[in-house]
Amino acid sequence: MAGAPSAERSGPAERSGGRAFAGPAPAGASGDVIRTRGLTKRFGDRTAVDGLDLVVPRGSVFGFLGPNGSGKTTTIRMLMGLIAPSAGSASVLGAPMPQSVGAVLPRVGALIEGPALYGFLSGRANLVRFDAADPTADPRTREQRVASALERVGLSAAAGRKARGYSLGMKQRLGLAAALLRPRELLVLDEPTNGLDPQGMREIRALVRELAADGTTVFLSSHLLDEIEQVCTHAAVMSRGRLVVQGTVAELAARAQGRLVVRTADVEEAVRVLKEHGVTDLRPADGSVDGLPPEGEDALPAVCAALVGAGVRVRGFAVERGTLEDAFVALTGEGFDVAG
Ligand SMILES: Nc1ncnc2c1ncn2[C@@H]1O[C@H](COP(=O)(O)OP(=O)(O)OP(=O)(O)O)[C@@H](O)[C@H]1O
Repeated sequence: MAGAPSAERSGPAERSGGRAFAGPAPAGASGDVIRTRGLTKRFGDRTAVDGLDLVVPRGSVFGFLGPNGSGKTTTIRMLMGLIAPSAGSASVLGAPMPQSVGAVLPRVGALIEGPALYGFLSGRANLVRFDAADPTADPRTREQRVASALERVGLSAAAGRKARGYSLGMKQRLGLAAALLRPRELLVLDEPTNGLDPQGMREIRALVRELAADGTTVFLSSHLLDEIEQVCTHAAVMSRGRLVVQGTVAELAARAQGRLVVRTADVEEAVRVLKEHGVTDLRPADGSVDGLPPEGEDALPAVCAALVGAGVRVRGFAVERGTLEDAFVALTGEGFDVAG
């Protein structure tokens, strides 16, 4: 559902345990759009969200990243005032939630669990329905609002077609259009590209970038690391209900140690020399080998010289930038379970 997010959540899989990695959120400027302190949600004896300190700066595209079941949706539901926390506090647009739901939600566009659309109605008629459900929306300017929301998400040409004939990507865009019927300071999107084909994903990501360029803060959850790297300025990483780390995407990726990649036809000999010179986690492949380089400024030239000295025909020698995935693995000691 767009605009007013749905409260229902189905079929959760059991997860438990967890480790703390993140310190308390830094004292932030008043411009933070979302801020939580020790936010916790327990379902019976299961802790879905555990002491979350989250800070989402105004103007950011904030990626809320974590494997399935790590607590992202539960957090979003608390932020939107759909469920009350068991402990801790949350503020959205400067007001406490859930106490300020009535004042805050009109300023927030939300797309949670996919939009609730009537398939037998056209895209345009669906938006008219959403708009009419908003008691503050002036009926005299409805047509204009709907047209500009359709335009915004690139659905003007398809607006007259029945929604059931829309691709998933088009349905998501229509949901976003519904969330954009009025100006929003914050957009909250729960897994907005889930289930979409690559084209649909590209469409939604492009739209998110455009909205952000216009000054809307976008908070989006995802279990896809590359999605976060592609569209987000900031990210927080969740694992088993706890915040592992948060910061700018560049900072997070910088925490990951880059890998040394040696391109050569003499892989076997290269592995031997690299091992001797402190390169660890070696992964030989066809025509190359990579591994974690030893620390220290002088280490790399020495490794290179040793390879050449041993007669290894070095075609390439480079340290590749660490990715968010490397950072996640380094921080949690776990693989990033994309499939959930
Ligand atoms: N209503 C509920 N009752 C009981 N347990 C729940 C409920 N909602 C969520 N959980 C549990 O809380 C934990 C976190 O679930 P949540 O849906 O927030 O994770 P998620 O990161 O959003 O995962 P997904 O990507 O699968 O939606 C899971 O262990 C889940 O089983």
